Amino acid sequence: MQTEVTSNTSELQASAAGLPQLHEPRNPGTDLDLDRVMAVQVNTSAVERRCATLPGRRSVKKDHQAAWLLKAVSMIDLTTLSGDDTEGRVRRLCAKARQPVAKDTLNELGLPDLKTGAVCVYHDMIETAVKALHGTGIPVAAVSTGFPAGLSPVHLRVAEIEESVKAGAEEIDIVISRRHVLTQNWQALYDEMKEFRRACGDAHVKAILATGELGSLRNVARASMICMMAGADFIKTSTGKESVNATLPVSLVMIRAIRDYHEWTGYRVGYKPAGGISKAKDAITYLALIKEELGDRWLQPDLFRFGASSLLGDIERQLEHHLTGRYSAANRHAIG
Ligand SMILES: O=C[C@H](O)COP(=O)(O)O
Repeated sequence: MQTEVTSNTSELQASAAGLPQLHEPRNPGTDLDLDRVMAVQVNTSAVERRCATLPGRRSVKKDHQAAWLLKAVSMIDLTTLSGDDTEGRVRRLCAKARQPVAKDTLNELGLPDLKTGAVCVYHDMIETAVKALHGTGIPVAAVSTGFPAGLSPVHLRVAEIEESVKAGAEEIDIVISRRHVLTQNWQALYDEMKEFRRACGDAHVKAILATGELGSLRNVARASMICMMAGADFIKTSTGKESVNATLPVSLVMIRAIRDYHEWTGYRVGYKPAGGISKAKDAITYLALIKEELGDRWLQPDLFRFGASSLLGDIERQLEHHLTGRYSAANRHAIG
């Protein structure tokens, strides 16, 4: 059965425009509670069943769909993470982050203003991005710690975070050492994450789990819990460079870990699915999952982001289609 996701369109439009600005108290982390970590179990077939029904069960149509898509835009970490990134490409990406949807489209949809959640780049591009976003309030997120493998010497990974913060990054996406999870060395994972959080200072830290390389959903759940105990502000699925990146089952497991952590400590940790999310309809499925599992409070840029390099282009096409009944060519919506 198809169920309409009921949401107040004008409320969603207001929040897509960045209003209200909500700021959560930062998760300070907890001591390492290994009993709690080891108690985490995942029923893989139940997770898969729940996720298989999700895309077909929810349908968001017409104005509601447009409002959800605008909201999704406000929560995109607009990303370029390529070996051939240039200052020019990053400046174009930043221009897109400031004006992600054409002005006339926005006007017709009744939104005065819209911007993306952040721009996400490699360390080398931070300065360029910071300059290009000056005065917009859009934060620069940097992938640090030897992204994407995270296998450079620990002191260099820590130094990279410190350099990224110094260069103006307000958000740092770190990658965890997958081997700590695969060898069940939870103490080492906790210590590493805690050190990364310390090095970030006031910059918010997103812990990339690289879930496609963690071997099992139970490992994903346990690693999520450890990173939150060590003070992660966000947990993020993937670098975008693994062979399997964000999926719905992994997302369900991670957001249930976030829910458990919130019930236990009272702190809300954010969620960022990343890698391979390029279709507007998939974005809506993710938002529906968040709404059902965590509630509306998480549907704000301070608690939810999409890590995506090409999702915005498809959302723009869908919004144009909503207004004109016609699909434009994908090349009209180039990002970088
Ligand atoms: O963190 C963001 C990801 O690297 C973006 O992945 P994507 O290029 O598949 O959208």
